[in-house]
Amino acid sequence: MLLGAIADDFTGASDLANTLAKGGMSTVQFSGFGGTAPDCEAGVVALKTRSAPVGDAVAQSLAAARWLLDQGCEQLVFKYCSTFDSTPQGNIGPVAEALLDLLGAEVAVVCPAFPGAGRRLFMGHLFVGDRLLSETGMRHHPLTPMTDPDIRRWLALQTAGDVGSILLDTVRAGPEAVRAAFAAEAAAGRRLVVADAIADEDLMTIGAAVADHRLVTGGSGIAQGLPRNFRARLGGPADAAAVPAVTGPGVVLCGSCSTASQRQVALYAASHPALAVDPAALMEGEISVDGVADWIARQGRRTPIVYSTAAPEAVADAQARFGRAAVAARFEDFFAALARRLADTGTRRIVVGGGETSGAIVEALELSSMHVGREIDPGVPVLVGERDGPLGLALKSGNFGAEDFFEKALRQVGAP
Ligand SMILES: Nc1ncnc2c1ncn2[C@@H]1O[C@H](COP(=O)(O)OP(=O)(O)OP(=O)(O)O)[C@@H](O)[C@H]1O
Ligand SMILES: O=C(O)[C@@H](O)C(=O)CO
Repeated sequence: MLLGAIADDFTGASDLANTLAKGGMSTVQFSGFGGTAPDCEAGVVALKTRSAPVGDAVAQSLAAARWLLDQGCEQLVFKYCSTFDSTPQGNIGPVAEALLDLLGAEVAVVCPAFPGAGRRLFMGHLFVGDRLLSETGMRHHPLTPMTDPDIRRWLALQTAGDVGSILLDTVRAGPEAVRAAFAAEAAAGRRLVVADAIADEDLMTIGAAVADHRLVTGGSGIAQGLPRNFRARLGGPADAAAVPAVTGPGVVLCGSCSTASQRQVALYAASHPALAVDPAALMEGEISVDGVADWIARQGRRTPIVYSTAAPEAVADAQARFGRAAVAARFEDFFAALARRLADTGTRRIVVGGGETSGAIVEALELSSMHVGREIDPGVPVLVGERDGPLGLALKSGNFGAEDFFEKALRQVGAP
């Protein structure tokens, strides 16, 4: 394994794995680590640390980093969200500083930009589409409200050291200029350096400039320029289609309430059997995994969807009534147990909406590693794990995917 990555959530991990696989690296996604990894050129460890207490996030990230180094990795990537989801306490700054210390590294880039998904960094400020980050729905995120679009200022709240900056003019001057700028920031004692990028070509320039850095941090975009640094040692173009073939019944499980998921659920439900899980019914024990599994079995080959996706007012209502953490945990447990039951009774294709929901499901399925296949929509690849034969998954980050994502994902994950 040449390149090792630590992602702070599960859909983020598959977003990054997708970028590395597209760049020609044979890539495996791990949920958990230990022992010797299967043969691959890039390994991505999925953690669930985005909103964990700072100390836990640091400890888990360091443990994952040590394991990746033991597998022979020469460079580590710390992947966080392209909307820089974090609080004034962390977890991006503390994890990045702890990884720098572990690696004995002088400097690392900080770049959440992902132009393909509309996330651009200009003058240290993060935009989503044509809006500053703090003027989007991210301002009201339930766990990590992003109220300041200046990533340098926001990160400085989280770090012990000062934060550096490389602006677009320097990036456009090419890799040599960027290398010199990193060296100048490091010499001034600024170890975390926020770099502007508004287009894929900027990410390629930064990727070339950080070829000899031990640590790289960012959204999945920052990984676009990394595979080519290893080109001479790669085994040839990885054939993403070479993941094991998957055949069998499918299901869509959506626990994401994002705007994109709402549209995707509505479109899919218009032409497939659909079951909305009501929070009150779930909390009061009127809905059971057995009951829903029976309902799914009765749909035959019509590939149903089960979802908790609801409008913001309905989510707020359920949270006020039962408590935010309690509802979230109950839904995650429900989807996890349902996925496990379905996989045990023949389902082979599972398409999931939502990062937390995906984490709960993959853990319940005990898939310690998954091969990364072709991209379904930007940032979402086909994944194939092993559980009594090949089991195909797609883990969709809340805001990712075209409106017809679920239908398309089921088709690409495998055959009925
Ligand atoms: N109807 C609902 N009411 C309250 N909470 C819900 C409801 N449906 C789902 N949830 C909870 O909301 C959370 C949704 O998070 P999840 O990460 O799965 O989706 P997301 O935030 O849209 O995706 P991402 O993290 O990839 O952006 C989960 O913890 C889920 O259990
Ligand atoms: O970077 C992103 O936007 C995604 O990979 C993600 O992390 C969403 O949870």
